[in-house]
Amino acid sequence: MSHILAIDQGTTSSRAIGFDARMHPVAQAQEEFPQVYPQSGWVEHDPEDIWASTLATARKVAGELGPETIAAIGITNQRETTLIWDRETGKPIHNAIVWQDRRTADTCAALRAEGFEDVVRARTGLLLDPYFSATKVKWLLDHVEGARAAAEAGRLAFGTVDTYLVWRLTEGRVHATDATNASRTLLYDIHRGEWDAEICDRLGVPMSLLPEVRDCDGDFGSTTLLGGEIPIRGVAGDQQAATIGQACFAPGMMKSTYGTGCFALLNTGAQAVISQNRLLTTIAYRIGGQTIYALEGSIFVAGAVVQWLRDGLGIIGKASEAGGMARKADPGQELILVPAFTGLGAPYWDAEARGAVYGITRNTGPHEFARAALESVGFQTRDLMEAMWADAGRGEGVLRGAEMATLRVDGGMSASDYTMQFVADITGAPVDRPKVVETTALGAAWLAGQAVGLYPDAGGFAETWAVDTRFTPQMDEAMREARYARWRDAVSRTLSR
Ligand SMILES: Nc1ncnc2c1ncn2[C@@H]1O[C@H](COP(=O)(O)OP(=O)(O)O)[C@@H](O)[C@H]1O
Ligand SMILES: O=P(O)(O)OC[C@H](O)CO
Repeated sequence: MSHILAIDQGTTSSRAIGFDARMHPVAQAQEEFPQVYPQSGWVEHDPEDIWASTLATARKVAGELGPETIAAIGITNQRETTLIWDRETGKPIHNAIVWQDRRTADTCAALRAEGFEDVVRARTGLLLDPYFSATKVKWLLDHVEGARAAAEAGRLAFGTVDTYLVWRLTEGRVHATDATNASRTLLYDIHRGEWDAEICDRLGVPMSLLPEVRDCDGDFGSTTLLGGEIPIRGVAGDQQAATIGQACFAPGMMKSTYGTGCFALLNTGAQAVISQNRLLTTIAYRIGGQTIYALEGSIFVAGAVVQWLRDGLGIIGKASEAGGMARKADPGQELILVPAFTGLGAPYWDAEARGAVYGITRNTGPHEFARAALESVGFQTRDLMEAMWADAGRGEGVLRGAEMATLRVDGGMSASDYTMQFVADITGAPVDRPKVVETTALGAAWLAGQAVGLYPDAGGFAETWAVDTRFTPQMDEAMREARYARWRDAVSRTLSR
């Protein structure tokens, strides 16, 4: 029993990674699956694609490790994405509605107009945005024929992707989620640690749909589908798993994951800090019954801006060429790109804004566009950090004296030295890229591994975290503030309201 299997079910692919007894990755498999775009602004996944790609990659890695050597499974997942299925047949009533999907924007606006956002904010720590699960659940119940009646009769089950995978892996025996995934539904009171009856009622969501909420290192049953019988002992949403994998266990520690989007989480300890700057308050993890909270800044476009350089503009052949292009940009030009391709997330939350470029001259070319694209990720990170520092400072002393100056980074785009140096320059904070960049899978593996006694406790795990590259701020203060002011001006001209 010397391995842990981590399942990482992401937005564009499913992955399985096997970790050995020293928490080193030793086997891995990955499968992409199709994105379904039924209408502009709508994004769905076929639940069977999610399941088939997860099972195939998990089986491949289990086969390589030998299923009898796997002590436990940890699951981490794209968050907020919503599924509803029939408890009897196990059949989903519709495709999964993905976190990026904007179809419930009007429902959110209507609830906001009724003044419901204050209730939501106080109890769930979130905002009324289509990003979260609740209005997606409502949409499914309102639009799938017979769904509401079946839900009221107790025949349906709701779950985020973790819950669906646990259900499938345990062949319908366990309907449960963990506290981090629950905290992204907009139906869960993060302070009392229970589903909120009033919010469910207001959105017309029968509580019989909801899974039981367990600790991140709780008992999620076991599976016999990979060979032998393997317990599932770790579950956490992917951004929370990365926070754990980065060993951000102390208040004031912060990580930022640069994938398709960018998600920064700041550990605020046992205190839930309600943001005055439109950040989200969320559960970082709940281990052994103790809840630790985080402030989160979610940006929808980070690595996606590099995909746009490649697929939209065609000025690079692959993502890794973007940094080289940016280095060739004319230092005398200042092009600013606000990548509001699907609106703007934190701290602006403007679903209607669309992208804009400022400062084009006759001499502007591909190099300047590449630099502006990469820099937009740094500017957005600074927006989040400004908001976090302002909020955390009000944290009644929990964060006072905490080390808040370093940013731990991971995700595919953290491979870009150019971008990470700019993040350090424009935020003025050192940026640490660790040796193990598979932090999401590592976080899930650690949860499961420590639950079964194979891995050390949080303190022991934190000691194994090691920096690979540190990016130190090099831009002088006056330049940093002047450039950031120009970004803020560009954003203010891009907002829809
Ligand atoms: N060297 C690089 N420079 C800039 N961007 C990169 C680089 N390598 C990968 N990326 C970007 O990182 C993203 C992929 O990161 P990943 O963590 O796999 O994302 P996700 O989990 O959201 O699918 C892509 O958007 C890609 O454009
Ligand atoms: O699957 P990812 O890595 O794009 O992460 C998605 C986030 O969990 C959405 O909140």
